[in-house]
Amino acid sequence: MRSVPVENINNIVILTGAGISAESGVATFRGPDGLWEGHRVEDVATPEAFARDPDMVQKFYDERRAKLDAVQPNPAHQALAELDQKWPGDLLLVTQNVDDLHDRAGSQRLLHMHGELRSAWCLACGERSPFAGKMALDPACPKCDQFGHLRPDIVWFGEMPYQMERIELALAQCDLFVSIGTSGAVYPAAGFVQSARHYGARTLEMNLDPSEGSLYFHESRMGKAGDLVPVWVE
Ligand SMILES: CC(C)NC(=O)[C@H](Cc1c[nH]c2ccccc12)NC(=O)[C@H](CCCC/N=C(/NCCC(=O)O)S[C@H]1O[C@H](COP(=O)(O)OP(=O)(O)OC[C@H]2O[C@@H](n3cnc4c(N)ncnc43)[C@H](O)[C@@H]2O)[C@@H](O)[C@H]1O)NC(=O)OCc1ccccc1
Repeated sequence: MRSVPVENINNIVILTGAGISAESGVATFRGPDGLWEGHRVEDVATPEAFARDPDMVQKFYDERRAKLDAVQPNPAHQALAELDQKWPGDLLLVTQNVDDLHDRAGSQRLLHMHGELRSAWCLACGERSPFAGKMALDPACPKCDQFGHLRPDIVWFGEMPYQMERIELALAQCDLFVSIGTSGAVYPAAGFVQSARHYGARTLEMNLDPSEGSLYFHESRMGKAGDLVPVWVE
């Protein structure tokens, strides 16, 4: 399948993972002292874990939410926000990250496929609301005022990621698929490069280390996102 020469790239899909926020001081998942270091994934990021020990899970996400106040977007986030402002064609930035650094950098055409730390989901009224503070304190739902029904607005393992239809449509129409700072270990995100290639897109990876999907990329640039992404956007 011939991939698209650089000059006529109109529609871009960009996928980011924990690696793009590493230089801002946000822990990655699988790196040394990664998030999963202290916790078994299934103990904190599954609906079963939440049913079993909601307080432990709430505290895990309250901790990560509180840490957001101490971190800032880095040059990689800022470069993607600039690209979003100036790119005339279609562009969709799909992030697996639940931090708000892309949002704070100014990215607009942005989709959090695994949810957001700064959002609460009320299981009583079904509404989602912006949320700051500690959910372990059982606060009332900002929409229905009922207590004790809030859960983190996060996609846990075994749960369907958000806006998959919109993502699949963008992958089918993109000319260029770019992956930044992800290990390619978690599906369905890890399968996006193959979908994009299937539809004839050119594929580029920028990562500190080779990822599980590196062989599927036309081009892989190894290094820090904070160095590689601003150069790529220029
Ligand atoms: C472990 C894995 C094998 N398991 C899965 O993939 C499962 C099961 C599964 C589904 N399909 C499969 C097919 C095969 C095998 C398994 C499955 N997937 C699911 O359960 C998904 C839901 C998965 C989402 C779970 N929630 C997350 N996050 C929110 C929670 C939270 O944050 O607490 S996943 C979470 O882990 C993943 C972590 O990966 P990365 O972000 O890549 O981070 P990591 O630390 O691994 O790597 C960092 C990378 O950055 C690089 N790096 C580091 N520093 C830098 C730097 N400075 N610059 C550049 N790069 C850098 C490093 O080299 C490294 O490569 C992210 O997705 C992140 O969001 N749901 C689902 O399948 O539902 C049904 C379904 C789906 C579709 C259609 C119908 C039904």
